[in-house]
Amino acid sequence: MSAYKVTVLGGGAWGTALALAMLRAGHVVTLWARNADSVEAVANGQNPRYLPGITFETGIAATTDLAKALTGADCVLVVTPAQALRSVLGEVKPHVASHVPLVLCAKGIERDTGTLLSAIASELLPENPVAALSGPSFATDVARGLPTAVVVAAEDDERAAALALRFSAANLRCYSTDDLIGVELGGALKNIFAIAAGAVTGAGLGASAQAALVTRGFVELRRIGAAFGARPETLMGLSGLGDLMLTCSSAQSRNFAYGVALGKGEELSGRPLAEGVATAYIAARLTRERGIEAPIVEAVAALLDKAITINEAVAGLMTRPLRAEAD
Ligand SMILES: NC(=O)C1=CN([C@@H]2O[C@H](COP(=O)(O)OP(=O)(O)OC[C@H]3O[C@@H](n4cnc5c(N)ncnc54)[C@H](O)[C@@H]3O)[C@@H](O)[C@H]2O)C=CC1
Ligand SMILES: O=C(CO)COP(=O)(O)O
Repeated sequence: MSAYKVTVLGGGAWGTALALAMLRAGHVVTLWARNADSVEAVANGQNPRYLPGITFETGIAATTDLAKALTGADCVLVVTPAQALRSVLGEVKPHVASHVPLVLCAKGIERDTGTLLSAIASELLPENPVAALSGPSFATDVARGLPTAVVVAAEDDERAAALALRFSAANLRCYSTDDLIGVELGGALKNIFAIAAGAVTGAGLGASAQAALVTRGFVELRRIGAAFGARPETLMGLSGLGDLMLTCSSAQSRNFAYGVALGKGEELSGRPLAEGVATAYIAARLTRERGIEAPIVEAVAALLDKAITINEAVAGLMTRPLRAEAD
């Protein structure tokens, strides 16, 4: 069998970690990054800007030349931030063959339009099969070769299963599903609740508040997911509950850390990427437009907008009309 060629787009933390995971799964891996320093560093077994302190094996062919990176690719993992997806795919389009699957690995929703990432890919490259990879997986853990499990989603379940088989390795267990929307929504929305959980910690509201917030956040995640056609079992799985648990409980999460700074009233500009900021804004708009009850999403969006204080957010959530838990 000829070698399977995987091209990874994005030289940040997750792009580098996934390139390593693909290398460890036995594939021929090319990583494209726009930054020449990152390319040189990755080729030498480091990415000090995005994965500081981690040294890894060499073997990834890294380049700043997008056309070269995409030549002969059997599969493309797109690992740039969600808000950059449209422009990155626009650049990719002339260089990628139409049968090549695009595996979307970012977690977000387009801020200006509310479009899911898979819909952006289908709009720009309608011939290419689209998949998503998501689940509880800090880049640093995966780069270090620590074990985790994720899910690969595609509308065609055989394609999802085939990709999951390709991507799995000793320390990366890939499940599969045909619920692409469910996987995308879980991954995007959990970041909003991670910001909320971080804010609760930052404001010193206690472990009980934290658990209550995350639980009610999960109710919201399922409510929003259901309205968009996600299957409940997907939201209960790795890309929903699994990733929610991870990012709402660890300071390693950039979204959680952003929330901590928010809760402490610290300066927020110049922090590492926190996808939940853009997602909170658009999710609040979408839920409002569709009449979906999402008070935590609303509160996070208002906090980020500086329209309310953390105390007002808490008071707003605590004084909502009482109701049955299952409603
Ligand atoms: N870091 C992590 O643990 C995980 C991250 N993700 C998701 O992966 C996505 C990427 O995150 P990270 O790699 O962690 O972010 P990062 O901030 O570490 O790296 C982002 C990379 O994308 C590049 N980039 C930004 N805009 C670009 C553009 N327009 N064109 C080309 N390259 C561009 C940057 O130069 C950088 O190399 C996010 O959606 C994130 O939610 C998913 C799972 C784990
Ligand atoms: O999605 C992640 C882990 O699964 C990474 O979360 P952060 O982007 O909050 O660091």
